[in-house]
Amino acid sequence: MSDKYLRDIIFSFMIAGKDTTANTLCWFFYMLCKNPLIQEKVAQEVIDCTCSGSGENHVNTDDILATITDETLQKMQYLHAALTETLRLYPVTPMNGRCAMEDDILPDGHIIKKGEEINYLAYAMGRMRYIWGEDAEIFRPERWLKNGVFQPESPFKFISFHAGPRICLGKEFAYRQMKIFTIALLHFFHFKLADESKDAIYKVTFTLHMKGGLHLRAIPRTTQTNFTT
Ligand code: HEM
Repeated sequence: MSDKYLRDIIFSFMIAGKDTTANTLCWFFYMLCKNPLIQEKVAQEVIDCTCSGSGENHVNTDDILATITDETLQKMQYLHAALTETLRLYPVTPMNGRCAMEDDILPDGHIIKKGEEINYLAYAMGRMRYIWGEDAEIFRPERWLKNGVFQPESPFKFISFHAGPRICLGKEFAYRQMKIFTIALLHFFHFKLADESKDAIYKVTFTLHMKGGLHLRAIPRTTQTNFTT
């Protein structure tokens, strides 16, 4: 392997991995602020799954981060569901496409000619009642759980990481990164929107950005706050 090849691989991982996870986390924290009870359920799981759940009094980030192991991350089924539910409603690649290299016929009988482009809208697919049922537009992590265990869907239905041979190579890594980030923050803080009267709107670039960014208030968990209002 040449140095140039190695450089290009690392560069493509940085491009593919940075804005994707950053934008997803942005929408995730927005969803948690819009759904405070869900935020508390995620936070409770964080507390239960890290050492802090055993009653030990961990006070600094290093202590908490030291408790994050593969086993801990694996236990966090509700967090996994909540991140997946965010990606269903806010797929970071909202629109994607392919060009036919040769004449083809799709499984539904649709004829495609060589050179024709096909696009799919992950953003629209994630909100279709036809695919997700009547509550398609509602943020409900529970839809991914059975008896508390995460139930994956076909990638052709949950298309946010693409599907088939070119499915995202960094999917597991992305969940891992996002879980660690969430644990580090939700263990110490409760979050509220800086302006609760405003709804976020998206700005489509190559990825699904939140227009104007996400402005939050971080409230230390030691402060007495009514988190459910
Ligand atoms: C929430 C996070 C992420 C989402 C939603 C996501 C989504 C996607 C999607 C939709 C594609 C297909 C693009 C296409 O072919 O048109 C893709 C490809 C890819 N992703 Fe991700 N991605 C995420 C995070 C990451 C991370 C963290 C990495 C690596 C560190 C990564 C590495 C890649 C690579 C290398 C490809 C190209 C795979 C190929 O063409 O064979 N992704 N990703």
